[in-house]
Amino acid sequence: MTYILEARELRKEYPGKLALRRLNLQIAPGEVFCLLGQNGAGKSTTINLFLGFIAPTSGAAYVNGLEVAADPLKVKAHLAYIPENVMLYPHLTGLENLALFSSLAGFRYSESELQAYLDQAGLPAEAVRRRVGSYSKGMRQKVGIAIAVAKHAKVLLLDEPTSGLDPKASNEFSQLLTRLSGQGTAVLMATHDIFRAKQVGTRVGIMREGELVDVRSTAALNAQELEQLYLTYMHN
Ligand SMILES: Nc1ncnc2c1ncn2[C@@H]1O[C@H](COP(=O)(O)OP(=O)(O)OP(=O)(O)O)[C@@H](O)[C@H]1O
Repeated sequence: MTYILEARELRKEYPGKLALRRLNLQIAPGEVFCLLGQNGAGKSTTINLFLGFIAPTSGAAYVNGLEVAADPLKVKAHLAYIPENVMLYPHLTGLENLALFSSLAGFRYSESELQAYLDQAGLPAEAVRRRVGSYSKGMRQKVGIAIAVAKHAKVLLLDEPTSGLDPKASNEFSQLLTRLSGQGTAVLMATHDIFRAKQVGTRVGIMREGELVDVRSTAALNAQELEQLYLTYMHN
């Protein structure tokens, strides 16, 4: 089995704070792995280690077999990152942002191709040529997805991507993820939304105090059982 994401004995310490104790994790292409856990459990730390935003204290993170800390540029080409607030250039339109980020990743597209990516990501046609500064949060998320698809990212790293989205936007976002995972994209997503985790996740991992304390297949649990499991860990 080839894994697209792998953590081996991954550990991150800050002065006086152990953020991630010892993570071992393998994620295959097409999997949607959701990380659940209270504030400070280590979810963002995990994602940031895969992104190479922070260096591990020990152990290693691998993307497509490449060690993140050793090969950061090659690794970046495989990844797309969507945080809670997607960072775009506010003075450029959605189309211009997509053109810019695609070209930085080495892809040049015609205007109609760019438009098609935005359309597939669900951005309303009226917004395509509007400056991003006037977009809603959900619209920025959609541009983020379009950028991920246009740069042919093998992996999406998502940090609370649906937090603050209305239920419709959140549902559309989930559908996009399901479609992308169906095409083989792997997703690692930190979320507080147990319902969405059950809906889009293939597996969920529960983190507590820097440790992955349980991993379950979502097929084996309904949303209520997942919530119960989560609460059990949080209260013990
Ligand atoms: N730069 C830093 N310096 C010191 N401690 C840090 C730093 N970054 C994170 N931490 C600590 O590491 C722990 C894990 O943080 P992390 O951001 O990974 O949690 P999280 O599970 O993503 O939480 P949330 O749900 O609030 O986003 C926390 O105790 C946090 O305070």
